[in-house]
Amino acid sequence: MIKTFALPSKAVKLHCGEVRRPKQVKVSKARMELSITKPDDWHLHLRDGDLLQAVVSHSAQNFGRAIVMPNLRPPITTAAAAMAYHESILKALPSGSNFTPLMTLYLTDSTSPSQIKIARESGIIFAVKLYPAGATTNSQDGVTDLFGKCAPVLEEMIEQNMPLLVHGEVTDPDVDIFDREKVFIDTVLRPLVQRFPRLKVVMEHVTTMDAVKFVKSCDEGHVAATVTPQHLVLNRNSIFQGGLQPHNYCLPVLKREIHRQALVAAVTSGDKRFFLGTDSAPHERQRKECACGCAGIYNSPVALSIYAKVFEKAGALDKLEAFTSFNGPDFYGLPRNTSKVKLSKTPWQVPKSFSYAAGEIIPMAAGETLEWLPDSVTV
Ligand SMILES: NC(=O)N[C@@H](CC(=O)O)C(=O)O
Ligand SMILES: [Zn+2]
Ligand SMILES: [Zn+2]
Repeated sequence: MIKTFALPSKAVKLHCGEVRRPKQVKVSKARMELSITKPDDWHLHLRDGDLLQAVVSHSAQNFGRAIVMPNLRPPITTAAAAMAYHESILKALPSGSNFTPLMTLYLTDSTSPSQIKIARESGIIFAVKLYPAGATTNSQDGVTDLFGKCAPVLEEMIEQNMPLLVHGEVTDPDVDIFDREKVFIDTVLRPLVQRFPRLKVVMEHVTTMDAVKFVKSCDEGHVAATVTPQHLVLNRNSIFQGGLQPHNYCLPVLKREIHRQALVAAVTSGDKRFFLGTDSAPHERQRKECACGCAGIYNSPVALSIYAKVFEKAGALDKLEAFTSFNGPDFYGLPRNTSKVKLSKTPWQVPKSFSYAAGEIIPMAAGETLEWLPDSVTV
């Protein structure tokens, strides 16, 4: 299991889970500090087995709650499976943690409306996830007929006030990979909100100015979006800079700089429809660094530092807390967290990798120096 970060007082060899202040960086005594309501992560992959054990403490350190994605193998398609998965997550948590996993159901063409009722009654399931079949990691059992076979389920979701979380990309191989989000908005999402205006929809991990425009054109209480750290600080050059960079490959794929700028403008504007969702998606190193690498960036250990950097750079640190801690629970109709976290402007070095029982995980910004160290990371 990965240990809590600890900054050693003396320079020591960097081990898994430790964070070291680089020697050359001087920290001023009067360092800047931010105190914000504890954030939640509204889009997270915790996986299962050894990988779950390896990553869950990073989310538990930094976040109060997380919407846990159901794209396991096999996927979490029933309330019973979600309850069992919920149990394994609780078991994997460090002792004393009060991190709360909010479970989701994986929508298929054969999901029945009664599953939605059972899910709501379970008290632990908070959303249903739409993966268009073949769009992303473990989406092969996803939806092929949203407007036909899934319509009764969508009606029941409206009844139960259960949001639909959407991986918003078309899967047509003839559509350019950089256009798949835009085409999805035009051919699926806009028709969806027209036909089901009372359905709550979260467009997950938005990556384009088209998505920003679409979300802003919708009704505030019904359509919202999560935004990842990587889509706020990287553009598509980062996939190819100095050679192929598998650890910058995620879906939806990073886009042009103008799209990144549109996302930064959206989140730092204070618009309530945008909130924190890391899409932290760990894969074992060998599954990223190979001939057919998996999509997904592991960012839980660095997400808060990166979000804070983005808001600071935009001169909008006053809007950070709403994005990280208010807009999400408000949209889901859940109470905001009551505890606080502090972020201090202390340089810290991201570990180059995390070892675990089945291999290694390379985090986003591996080996880089970041600022805005959360107080869950002991200095
Ligand atoms: N984002 C990713 O690139 N990968 C995610 C799936 C997803 O969120 O689409 C994963 O589960 O690995
Ligand atoms: Zn996705
Ligand atoms: Zn995801």
